[in-house]
Amino acid sequence: MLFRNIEVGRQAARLLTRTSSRLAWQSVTTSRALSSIKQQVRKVPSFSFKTSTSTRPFSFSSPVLRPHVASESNPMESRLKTSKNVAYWLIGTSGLVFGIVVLGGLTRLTESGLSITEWKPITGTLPPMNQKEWEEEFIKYRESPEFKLLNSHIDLDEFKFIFFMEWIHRLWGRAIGAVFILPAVYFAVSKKTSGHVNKRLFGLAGLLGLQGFVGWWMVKSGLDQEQLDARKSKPTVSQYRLTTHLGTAFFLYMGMLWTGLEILRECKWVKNPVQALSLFKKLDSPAIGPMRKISLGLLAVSFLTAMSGGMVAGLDAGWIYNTWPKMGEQWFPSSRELMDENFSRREDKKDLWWRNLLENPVTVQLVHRTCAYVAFTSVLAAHMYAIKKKAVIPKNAVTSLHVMMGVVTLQATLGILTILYLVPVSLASIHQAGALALLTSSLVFASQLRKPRAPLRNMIITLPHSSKVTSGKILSEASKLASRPL
Ligand code: HEM
Repeated sequence: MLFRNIEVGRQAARLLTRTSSRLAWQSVTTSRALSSIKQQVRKVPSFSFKTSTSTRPFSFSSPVLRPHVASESNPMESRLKTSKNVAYWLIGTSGLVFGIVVLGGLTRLTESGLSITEWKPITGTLPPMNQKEWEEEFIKYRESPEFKLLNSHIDLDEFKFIFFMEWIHRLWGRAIGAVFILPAVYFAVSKKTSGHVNKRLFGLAGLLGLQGFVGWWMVKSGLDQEQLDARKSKPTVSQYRLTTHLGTAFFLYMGMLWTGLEILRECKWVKNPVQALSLFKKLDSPAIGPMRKISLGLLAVSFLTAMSGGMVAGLDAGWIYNTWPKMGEQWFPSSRELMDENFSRREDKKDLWWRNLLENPVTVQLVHRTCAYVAFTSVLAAHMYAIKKKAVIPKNAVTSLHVMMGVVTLQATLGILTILYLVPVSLASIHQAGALALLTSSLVFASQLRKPRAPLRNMIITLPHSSKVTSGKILSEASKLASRPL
């Protein structure tokens, strides 16, 4: 490395000497420039060669003094680095997933989700186009348990509203499929993505396909009379399937956002390796270890709280106990109510606990309240801890935690208002969006504390980025000298 630095200096010195002699300004300028070079060369950090990339021999034909173009300058870098456009596209697509989750909530809250009784991935793209087709669609709906038991009063115009809600939801899902798959193929084929990102895109594509299936699997649970009888339920979808659908959507959202943020971070590091190395030093410090674990814990708690909220929504458990902080007259419902034997399906009652925890609306609401209190307290504690440890945590991560504190407070307040006002569509829908906002802030916070991937770190350390910055400065100094009037 020392040799490399000396060579960089020598090469730059030669260049400067040539420039300055051409300008007939040798004595003063050269000594000034050379002292600047000496300073610059001293500034180049001396790294040890740890990886296979380090064996790349350094030569004068190396791109050290050339402007930095990833693909041209270094094949290793182009293999590891992904284009920034991929990050923007992934973050934009995660925004579409955010939108469809909110729309899905609205579809459920307006009780529109069971209006389309078939799943036709291709032909279902178009809605009924004329009166005859609308009549046919309405006949199919009239056969469904939801119409027979709950909606027998609705006419064709009312049917059109619930149909459109569900149709837009499904169309949006198809649009996300197209907006994701087509560019993913383009980016992968045109080598704008690293192998690491390609694997992620492949996984996300699988998750997207799975999301479609889970959506239909969920809808089917509300259309099939046998399943409704087995659950002793009115015509609504199973809370398990609704929560699975919500969970896979959240995973998809988090996967896209996480990958997009990771690419942006890595692009920033490649562009400014000196800054990256000082950040790596901070991230490597053992003092930040506990905060990193806490950030993952907060992500898990936010996700679990959201899933328990999905169970509340699936069972319409927000309608029971519309008081806060107490549940009715008491702080907790009675144990008889919480562990109701009617929910057990086995003679030996061995399923009493888990059935009540997942199927009894009273218990499910208490579970969600408890998860929310745990989430709020954990964020508060982490926030206080971060303020104490401010010096060792990157500045942007501290800002994210401030944001997270604000979001969790807002989200808990929205949940309480949803309960107090008997689950109005507007509040319940904003509460659902708030869950995604909380997840976003915890994900951003956790991603900011992640250590860099080993291959990327090694590339940044071992390839001539640092000297590139130095030599870039030398070059700019040389060109400044050259442009000075005699
Ligand atoms: C940190 C906190 C919280 C998170 C992350 C969260 C998350 C969620 C989520 C994801 C849903 C499902 C929405 C849907 O699928 O439509 C939900 C529903 C619900 N949450 Fe929360 N929640 C939180 C706090 C609270 C609190 C403190 C309460 C009340 C004390 C509450 C009451 C409700 C109710 C009543 C529903 C059902 C609304 C519906 O039927 O659409 N939540 N929550």
